[in-house]
Amino acid sequence: MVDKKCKLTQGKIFGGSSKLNNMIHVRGNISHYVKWFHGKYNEDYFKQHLEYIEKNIFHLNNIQYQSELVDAILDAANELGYKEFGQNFRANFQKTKVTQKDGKRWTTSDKDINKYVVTNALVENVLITDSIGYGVSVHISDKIHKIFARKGVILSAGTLNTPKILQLSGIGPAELLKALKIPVIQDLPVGHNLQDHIGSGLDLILFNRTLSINAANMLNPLNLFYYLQGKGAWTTPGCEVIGFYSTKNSTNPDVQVMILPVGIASDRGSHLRKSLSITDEIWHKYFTKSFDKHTSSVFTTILHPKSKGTVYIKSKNPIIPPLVNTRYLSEKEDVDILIAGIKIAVKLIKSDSLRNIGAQINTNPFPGCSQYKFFSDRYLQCYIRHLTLTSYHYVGTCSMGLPESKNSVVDTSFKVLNVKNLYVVDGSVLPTLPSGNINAAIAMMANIFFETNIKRLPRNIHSSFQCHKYNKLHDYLFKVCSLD
Ligand SMILES: Cc1cc2nc3c(=O)[nH]c(=O)nc-3n(C[C@H](O)[C@H](O)[C@H](O)COP(=O)(O)OP(=O)(O)OC[C@H]3O[C@@H](n4cnc5c(N)ncnc54)[C@H](O)[C@@H]3O)c2cc1C
Repeated sequence: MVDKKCKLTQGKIFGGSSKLNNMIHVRGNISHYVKWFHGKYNEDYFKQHLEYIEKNIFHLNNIQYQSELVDAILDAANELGYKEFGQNFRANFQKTKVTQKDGKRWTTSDKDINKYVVTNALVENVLITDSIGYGVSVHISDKIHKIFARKGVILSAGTLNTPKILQLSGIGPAELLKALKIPVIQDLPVGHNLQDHIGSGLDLILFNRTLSINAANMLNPLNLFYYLQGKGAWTTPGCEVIGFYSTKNSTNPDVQVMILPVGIASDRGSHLRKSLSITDEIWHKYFTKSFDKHTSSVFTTILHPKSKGTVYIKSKNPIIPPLVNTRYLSEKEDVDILIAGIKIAVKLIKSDSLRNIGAQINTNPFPGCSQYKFFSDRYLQCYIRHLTLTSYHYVGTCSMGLPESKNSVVDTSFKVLNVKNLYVVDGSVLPTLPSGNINAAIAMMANIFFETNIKRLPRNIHSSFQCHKYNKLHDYLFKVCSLD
């Protein structure tokens, strides 16, 4: 990666990261959710919430447009003994289910509800007195405003930014806050326990011909016509099949693969290379070697990594982003699982079903690893340490847990420990990663929070909401305060 840094993308938009994600919907292993709440709710409770969001908040659909890779991969999985799944989470493969309505992205913020939204606003910190949260300080158009809460403050700035806001408010590791001369309100492990689904295996499949989903096809303006009808290549989520398997012959998968029909080399470096921050050296010595082929990826991710990172503010200035130290692959066990995971992915690529559609394994040696026997453990370890990327599934920095645990930031009601009227509801409260793409789990958590904390509030709570007065031009340009 350029400067040895991963780009940790987030949606800076109303609707957050689900407005730019790949729309892949996975329920994951429900038993993990029971553990997050320490048995407060049973599996049926979570299934009901998942069913509710699937029917009423997301619009779940099968992918509308697929390449030849889909059936071949499903057949290959069958060859290897994996079946398609039913309701229960176990090792298996299936076509990707997506959060789309009529072939177009559909997410939580698209639901028609009354919204009071201030955009172009940066929340700087929570207003707290006597350990009671009573509002937020917000930067809007070069002015700082205080917005007061009638009942409580709910932070939902995501796994990388909620810890930043809490730390700027005096809630975080005392040592960090003292070093920055921020008065400590609560000494809590805010910003610890960062976890992410990371993976490898980009451009591992090569074809001598192009597939029906390819970079050139994406540029065809005729796609607009199909897209308006909810069809065609523009409806693709970028991932056509997902699969789960165990590298340890267990019934609990520890690896997820995402089958991406368009490889990184396919757009000749115009977009994907930059968005993944691939260095010039790796680009020229590895990816450009496949320019005469069509490339696809079996992106192999580890479901429950042991490596944990941190998110710490570097300064008292709220405009400065926090320092994220992901510590990816710092635990050897994670590397071992990825090695075993990629070996199974290679078996898929070498299956008869894939061979029949002309797939071959990419045998270009990875720069810096060519001294090792190709696809030996040493080679794969080297490859993984050079080419492992985020799948943007960050969680854990304000972990939910029991108040007595030293790892908890919020309790099982989403309330920040020892602070009244302050709640966190976003990916940061997930104490561990779900077994699969995480958006469904986060939406489910938000729905549980709504059921348990918001629904009971009196209906007229918003009636006295006041927009700050801004000049008309600014209102028009920035939609500072929009009321339905
Ligand atoms: C590129 C990408 C692809 C992904 N693909 C998938 C997928 O296919 N399937 C899946 O299940 N998951 C996917 N994910 C993950 C999933 O979409 C996110 O984990 C999830 O949307 C995070 O929700 P959140 O509420 O925790 O945070 P976010 O959705 O990131 O929301 C945080 C919001 O807070 C705002 N904010 C942050 N700081 C401040 C501040 N100081 N003041 C005011 N506002 C602030 C942000 O602008 C944003 O709107 C993907 C993520 C990315 C980035």
